[in-house]
Amino acid sequence: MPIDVRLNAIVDPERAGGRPLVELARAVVAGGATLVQLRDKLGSTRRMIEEARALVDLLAPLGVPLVVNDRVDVALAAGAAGVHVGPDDMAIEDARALLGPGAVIGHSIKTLEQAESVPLELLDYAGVGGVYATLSKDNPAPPMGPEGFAAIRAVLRRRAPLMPVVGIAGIDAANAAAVIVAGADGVAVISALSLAADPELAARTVRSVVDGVLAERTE
Ligand SMILES: Cc1ncc(COP(=O)(O)OP(=O)(O)O)c(N)n1
Ligand SMILES: Cc1nc(C(=O)O)sc1CCOP(=O)(O)O
Ligand SMILES: [Mg+2]
Repeated sequence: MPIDVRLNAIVDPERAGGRPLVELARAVVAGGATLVQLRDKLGSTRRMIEEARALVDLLAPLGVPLVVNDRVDVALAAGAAGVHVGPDDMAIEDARALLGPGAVIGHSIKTLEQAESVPLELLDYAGVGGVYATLSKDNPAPPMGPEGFAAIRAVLRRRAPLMPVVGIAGIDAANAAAVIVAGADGVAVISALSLAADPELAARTVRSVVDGVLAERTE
């Protein structure tokens, strides 16, 4: 069964407003997050494993998968469901060989060329972006907008009709609908959830926007 990507909450200590990641994850899952990603670009390996273990302890009983950004070793050490790797990270083939067939592997796709060439048969989902401007990533690519997202989505749908695809970058309750209309199966979000005054309410609001558009989808 395809992984549920309707609301992919990414928790990142640099974009958590000082909140403990476990508390943040608890809140966004209560609000409807279906997949959580741990993204920690600055922490030591040991800190990242501790964060991942604490998140697995929270999320596994709730049936919500945790994927670890970039770090296959951390995912393995912590017993996470899998990883999210981008074009500069470990190759998808290597990650699959290390993690095995049951792991969740997500990959970032930023261009039409990548959409045509990535080994989609080894993936569980793709994150396509940046859709809008973001403050959560260093040196982000220029925003592609919903139109650019739709063009990449079409290639992915032709090559892997059942593989779920999320949009990422600058997505919030006000613009999430346009991303789903453009063909996304869900959205990946950092700041609109983690930096919200009430992350649970923010997650519930984004999730209800996503669900509302998906309910209208006919194919
Ligand atoms: C769901 C999702 N999509 C895309 C990304 C970006 O991954 P990457 O390009 O490797 O950039 P970093 O997150 O590692 O800075 C993602 N993390 N999640
Ligand atoms: C991790 C990441 N990857 C991106 C990409 O464009 O590939 S944008 C991004 C950060 C998204 O955070 P926010 O929801 O706060 O904009
Ligand atoms: Mg990466």
